[in-house]
Amino acid sequence: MADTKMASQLKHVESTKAPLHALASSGLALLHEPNQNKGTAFSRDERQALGLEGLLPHAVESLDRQVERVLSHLDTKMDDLERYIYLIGLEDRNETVFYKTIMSDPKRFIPILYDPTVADACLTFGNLYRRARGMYITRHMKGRIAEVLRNWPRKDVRFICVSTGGRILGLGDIGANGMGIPIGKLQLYTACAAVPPDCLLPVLFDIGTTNESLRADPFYLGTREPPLAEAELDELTEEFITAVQEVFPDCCVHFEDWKGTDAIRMLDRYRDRILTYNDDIQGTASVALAGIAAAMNITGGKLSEQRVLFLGAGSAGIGISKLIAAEMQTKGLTAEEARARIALFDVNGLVEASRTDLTEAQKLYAHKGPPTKDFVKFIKEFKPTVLIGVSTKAGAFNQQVVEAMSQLNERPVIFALSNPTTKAECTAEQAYTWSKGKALFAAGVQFDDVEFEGKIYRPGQANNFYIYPAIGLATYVARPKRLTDECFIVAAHATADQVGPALCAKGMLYPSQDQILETEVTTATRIVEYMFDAGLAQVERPRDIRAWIEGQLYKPHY
Ligand SMILES: NC(=O)C1=CN([C@@H]2O[C@H](COP(=O)(O)OP(=O)(O)OC[C@H]3O[C@@H](n4cnc5c(N)ncnc54)[C@H](O)[C@@H]3O)[C@@H](O)[C@H]2O)C=CC1
Ligand SMILES: CC(=O)C(=O)O
Ligand SMILES: [Mg+2]
Repeated sequence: MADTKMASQLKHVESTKAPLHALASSGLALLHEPNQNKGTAFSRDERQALGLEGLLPHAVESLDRQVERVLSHLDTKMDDLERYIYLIGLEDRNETVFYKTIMSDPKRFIPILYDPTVADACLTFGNLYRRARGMYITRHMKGRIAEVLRNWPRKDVRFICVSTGGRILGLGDIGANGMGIPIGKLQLYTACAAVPPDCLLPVLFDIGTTNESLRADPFYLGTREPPLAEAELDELTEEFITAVQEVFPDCCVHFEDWKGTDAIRMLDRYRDRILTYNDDIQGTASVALAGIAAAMNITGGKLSEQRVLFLGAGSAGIGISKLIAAEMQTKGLTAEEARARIALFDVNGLVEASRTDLTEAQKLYAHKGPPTKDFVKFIKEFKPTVLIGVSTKAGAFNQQVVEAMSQLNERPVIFALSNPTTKAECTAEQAYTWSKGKALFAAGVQFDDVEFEGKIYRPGQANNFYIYPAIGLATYVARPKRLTDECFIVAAHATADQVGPALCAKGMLYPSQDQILETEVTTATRIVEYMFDAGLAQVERPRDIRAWIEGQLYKPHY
């Protein structure tokens, strides 16, 4: 009886709603279309022509005035997570104002939309969820993934950033909460490299999660199942990749934050078959190589003479090792000589030949020496010149580690790449203090400048956002068949070459973030030149590549 009453009430509510087709053609619908909405910037003529009269306050404002209002709203927020929530809401309302705001001050907004604030946004994704963005693919769509992808309203999708949520930053497996990462990564394609936003599609490949507390969380929005077994995951991924090829034939698949072993396996499987890359493997490798190359410009050392020690031997550690070894080979070392200059530790100690738990990718870098878990002792034996943390182990570069590096090297290169801030292997302050100012330091996040004994030290941010937006822009314009490791080596050198003498003199290893668009367009230009030279590009080579790229950049204006 109660059910019947409720049904008749619902029917009444429905019957008072405007029919959907009427809404779709009304001016009000336009105000809810973020990529068409101008809000208070609609002119009087537009308001009349589009049925907007009376739906907006009287004032007609400029885009700049709208941005000023956003900035004043942001000033009232308590913290960066509140600012993140506000900005995502703004993107839902008016994409132009959103990008105009972000691109007006990238140095300020990158840490809010992306690392480290995006980590907090992911951890609370189910709680702060407001509105759908991107697509969710689950095992329940098996056999129908192409049909599901056709629900996306835009046809010319050029980039999908896809994550399983299996390893989000250094936070581990957070399943569907990881959606903040594909969203944030793609926002930076536009914010840092002016790739048009309407060709970008964030995808959460919801395969389940090992995270039992999330599965028990009433606000969790993903499938509440353990992750698919490897064979089933591979099968579902194969269907997804095939469906993407069918529905969005010009699309590049950007893999991001999958569990490390899945990441390496998928890249090996698809890199020669489709247009794809893995940012954690290749983008991270490129940004690390860029930082080392910039450090060599400061020390006068040669990359081929470095010895590189990693803490962490997962997708990032293996990816960086591979690119450094490839670069050393271009300087005359054999593959074996190059790999001998690299050593990795993981959660079980030194990656060495007698271990039975190594993956094929790790075996290539297995050290010849005896097993050990003593990191500091190994530093003294191996004598690394470069130390890279990709372990998710906060504080692992303790005072003993930094001091050991500083005793061995006049300018030890120390990169604490694990994200977010709470996972960094050491802080900038620790690196400079314990090394007595000798360290050439960078981290995955931007640490503040450090004053030590009256001198200011400026830490770098070794984060793949210096690379992947430029790779995206190059791919957007040149439509390459494939993305090769060489593209990422070119990107690394292009980035390092933009750290001029003035920045080197301050010990800086990366270009300034104030000019990130200029930086990434310069990097993209070098990548595109390489794509044409290597026969990867599939469009006609223009006479002036830089001008041609600039002509295709997204500009946030009405
Ligand atoms: N700055 C940047 O641009 C990037 C940073 N990263 C960061 O690197 C970290 C690792 O990422 P992936 O390699 O993709 O993850 P992964 O899960 O593939 O590998 C993690 C590695 O760390 C090792 N490890 C875990 N605990 C350890 C401990 N206590 N001591 C020593 N080793 C330990 C594991 O054995 C494994 O080899 C994450 O925090 C991620 O945020 C990753 C990509 C880009
Ligand atoms: C930056 C990034 O891609 C990561 O930490 O996974
Ligand atoms: Mg990542």
